[in-house]
Amino acid sequence: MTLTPGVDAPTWPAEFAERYRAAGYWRGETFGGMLRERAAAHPDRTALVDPAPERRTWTYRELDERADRLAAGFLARGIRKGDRVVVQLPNVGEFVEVVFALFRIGALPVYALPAHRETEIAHFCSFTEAVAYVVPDAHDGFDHRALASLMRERNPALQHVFVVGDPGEHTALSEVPCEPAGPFDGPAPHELAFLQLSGGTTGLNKLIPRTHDDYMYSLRGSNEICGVDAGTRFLVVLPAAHNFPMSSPGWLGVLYAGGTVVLAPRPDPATAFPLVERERITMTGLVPPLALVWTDAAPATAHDLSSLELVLVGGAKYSESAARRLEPALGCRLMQVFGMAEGLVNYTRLDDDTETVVTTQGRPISPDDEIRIVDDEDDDVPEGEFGHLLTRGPYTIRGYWRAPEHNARSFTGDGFYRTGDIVRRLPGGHLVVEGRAKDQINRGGEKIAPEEVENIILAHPAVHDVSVVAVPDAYLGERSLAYVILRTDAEPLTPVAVKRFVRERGIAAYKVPDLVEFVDAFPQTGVGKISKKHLRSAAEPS
Ligand SMILES: O=C(O)c1cccc(O)c1O
Repeated sequence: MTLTPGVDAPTWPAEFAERYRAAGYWRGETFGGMLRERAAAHPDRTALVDPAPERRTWTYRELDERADRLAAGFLARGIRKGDRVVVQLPNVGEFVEVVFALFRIGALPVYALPAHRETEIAHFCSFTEAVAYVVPDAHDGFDHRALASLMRERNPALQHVFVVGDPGEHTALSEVPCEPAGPFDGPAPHELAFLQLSGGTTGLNKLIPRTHDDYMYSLRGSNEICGVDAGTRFLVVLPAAHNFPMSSPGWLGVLYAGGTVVLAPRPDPATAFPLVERERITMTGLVPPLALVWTDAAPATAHDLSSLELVLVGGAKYSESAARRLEPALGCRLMQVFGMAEGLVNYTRLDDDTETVVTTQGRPISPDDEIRIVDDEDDDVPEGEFGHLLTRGPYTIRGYWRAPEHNARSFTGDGFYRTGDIVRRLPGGHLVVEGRAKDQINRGGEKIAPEEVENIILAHPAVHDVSVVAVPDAYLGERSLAYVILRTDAEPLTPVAVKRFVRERGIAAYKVPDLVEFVDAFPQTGVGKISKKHLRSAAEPS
């Protein structure tokens, strides 16, 4: 199995790769090597804190040794460079240990979210031909071991299930580590480090192949912009597998800088505020709905939040009025971040004035992030006008993993990624996100592909047709609404029955439609396609 990005996915043409190396963006680092160097430079500094249920800490030396021993154990069990391993862990220290062990041998973590269920996990296991699946025993009332057993039955390639906690019929992760036999034959910096998940617009998630070189640059650039250094104490509030808390600047950025990462088991103020106080947290990242909850809860809290210096907010639309309230309520700086797991990340800057921070979504990390804003014909719009955002650069992928047809649609011939976002650019280079052209719902930062949910509802025998659309929501930004046309001969269904049907199919709970409405017909576009835009505007609150 090869790790070379050009084989399973398009990669940067040689002249771009040379340019990015010459400019010092790609420096030939790998994640395995990075942790090794940090452990040598400052072995006794605290790298990681997992505060629950009992506080556990890892120094850089301990994390490095743990990664070595786990890597040796994975190798002893036959996991090899290039193999894919689906990692579905909540915010626990083992998540960080496992991914560094995989980085070290060059096996590729496939980052599943804790909320994913049978539909998503089955896709990740079969599509990536994963050889192993790492799960908690149970989380949020769901037994992951039972799902893992089902995945093993269905996927002959899936040979190992490693469980954090009580393993049941599987292998306890704690049984895996062993003494390394020698140095690891790890990946090269230009090779793939992991597969990240796309938000998706068409059915199942596409997988995003990121290399050590390119992702490391996005960390370094993010650290510089956010002021991350060895003194940073970063609270991981969102699920650690999301690209935002992982890399913008995220727990990987903070480890790169030699700071301390603290994992919050839950994102609510009742959990997070005591952690901010006790762990003297200086920085965190939130999605807009959480930023609202924190902003509302902060003024009345008994906890001392004064260590907080910077809160990043991104992942979905953040209203200007909510943004204005954050700094006074939390007593720290706000930074907006508009990013995507495919690459491009924009930040407002620490020296931007308040107006810029609350009204824009920032500007790109890199001077070599190429931005085009185009009309429907791919022609550049006049400066300052709205259009489709296309981008190309030193940490933006040139194609999804094993998806040539999708790639032909999602990338231009000269390698620009079609983000699907509608933006305009201000004179200083900051972008304002105006909306979205792609068929996707952004439910408080969780991205939903309507087609995936539609396909599930269509499987109901009483359903003739369905269209799932976004509707505005004051708290989440958007919620999902399923318009359902029933068969004329079918017994009437209730909205609750539709939602239960979707849930029972085994899908992440955030994808279950928030609302279900029964209609006789959909609005049509000129070409006879369902007009999503029309359905969306029909659902605007009047
Ligand atoms: O995917 C995202 O929404 C996102 C948001 C902020 C920062 C990122 O890196 C992201 O990937």
